[in-house]
Amino acid sequence: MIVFYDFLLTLAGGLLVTGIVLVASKIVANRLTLLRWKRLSKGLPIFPEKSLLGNHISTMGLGFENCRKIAEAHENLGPYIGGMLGNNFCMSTIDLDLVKRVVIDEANLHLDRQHLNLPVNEFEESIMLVPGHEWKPLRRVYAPALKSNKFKTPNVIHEIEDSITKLIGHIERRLIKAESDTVKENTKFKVDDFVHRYSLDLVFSCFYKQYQLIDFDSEKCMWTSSIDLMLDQIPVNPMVKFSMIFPWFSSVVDWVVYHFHPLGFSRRKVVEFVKLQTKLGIEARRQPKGDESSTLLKDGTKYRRNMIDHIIDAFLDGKLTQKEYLNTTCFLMAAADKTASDCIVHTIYLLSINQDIQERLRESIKVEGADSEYLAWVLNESLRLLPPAPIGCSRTNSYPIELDNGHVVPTGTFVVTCAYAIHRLKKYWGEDANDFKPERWRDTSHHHPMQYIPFGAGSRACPGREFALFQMKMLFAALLTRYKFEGTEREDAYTFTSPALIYVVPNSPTFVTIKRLEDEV
Ligand code: HEM
Repeated sequence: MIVFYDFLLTLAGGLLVTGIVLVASKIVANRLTLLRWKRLSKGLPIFPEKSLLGNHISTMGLGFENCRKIAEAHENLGPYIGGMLGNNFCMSTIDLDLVKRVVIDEANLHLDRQHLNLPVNEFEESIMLVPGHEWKPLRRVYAPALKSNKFKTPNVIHEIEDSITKLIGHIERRLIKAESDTVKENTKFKVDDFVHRYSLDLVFSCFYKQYQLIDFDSEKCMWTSSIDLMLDQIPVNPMVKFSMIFPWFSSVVDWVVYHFHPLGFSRRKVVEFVKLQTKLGIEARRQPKGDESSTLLKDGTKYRRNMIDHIIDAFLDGKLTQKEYLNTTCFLMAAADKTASDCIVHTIYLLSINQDIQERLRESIKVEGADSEYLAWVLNESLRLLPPAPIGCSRTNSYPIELDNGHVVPTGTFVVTCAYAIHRLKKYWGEDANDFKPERWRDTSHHHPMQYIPFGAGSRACPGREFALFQMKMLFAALLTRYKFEGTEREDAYTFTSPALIYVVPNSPTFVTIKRLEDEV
């Protein structure tokens, strides 16, 4: 017994000492990195926010109000602010000429996003995170598969219409139920929830050929709530924080979380699903092709050829390794689902508190349909104020960049461009930069090429942009000719939180009242 207690005491002591050594070494490493940064950058300012472990961007990245903090820090400290992300140099900048140089003019030299540190192993070898030279072959496969000539086909349009029809069916059933209820509140919809179901339903059909997984009417949808749980947890989960602060352990922590933590449980479900679907997709593609638009499978069901088939073809032709294919296909779920879903939620919210704009949009859609120019302006404006992937367009520079003022951006700095901050710069957008004003898109001839970057820019810009806009336009054209959205303004109308700098999301669920237009007359 005594031996056992001795063992426990030794173990506890060992763990305590290891903990102290880790924390101490982290503090020392941080200080040293910052000293190096100051020396190499020749005195560029540093983020003011400090905490015991790590400082500045690395800790800011784990909080909630990050984008706003970055915007405020630039107002006080100027266009370049240094800091750290994990153990790496990091710099946030709103100097658009510098951003253009890194992202467009010298794109081939500064391709990497490795320091993004997304705490999910599955993304490691995906198109998002592979290092520069390994990225090109992946891009050559994925970007053409997402081009408009691949998705403006009857099959893909059919998938989009299907998801819209399911969503409208859900709204109708809710409205019919509300008519028989005495409680008026029932026409209030939790927009985040049903929009996410729509978005995932569309991703499932377009990328995984699954048509019946999302139940729009159930109290809780396992798929959307698993993804929401994962994202909600990232900024608060101690394991995730630990692996971001101590990136050396991130693989081990990630493995432990994946296998033993409830957070990992939801992730595992998603990953296993993707693995299975990609396998099934490949098997289906190996069947005789038949005509290009659809093939009859062994079980008699129709195999609708859509965007993912071009990617499967490339895999079967040996242009992608199994891991690249699997991880990128996993990443597509994150890239295509939550981004578009957030943009739709933001836009419905903005329309619900701006009735005049909503009415003008409806009139324009009645005449021009989904091709309405005003609809394009509304979406641009929503993506400007609330960019769903606020620091997506960030790169690691591969050699020191000298700035005009004598400062230097040292090699290996993760140059963060916070779209949220850039999209609100009064210098470019005017005094009303924080207002929702679709008309500002009437004339863009004076725009700086980098002042609007919700989909990033340059050779690594989002390849899903056209598809995302296309499906969102179809959705809004269908919704606005049927329904009216009414909402109340949040305290700080256009400022949402940005958990871990990954997404810009509402502070609390978005509730909007939906009314049928025909009932309004
Ligand atoms: C509103 C919706 C979307 C937004 C706001 C968005 C935003 C972004 C941003 C900011 C980037 C980084 C670009 C850069 O570094 O310059 C990115 C990359 C990417 N996005 Fe999107 N995206 C959206 C929808 C989609 C969709 C629908 C897909 C797929 C169908 C997709 C696939 C990708 C991929 C594969 C990359 C990595 C590209 C590369 O590294 O070569 N995205 N996205």
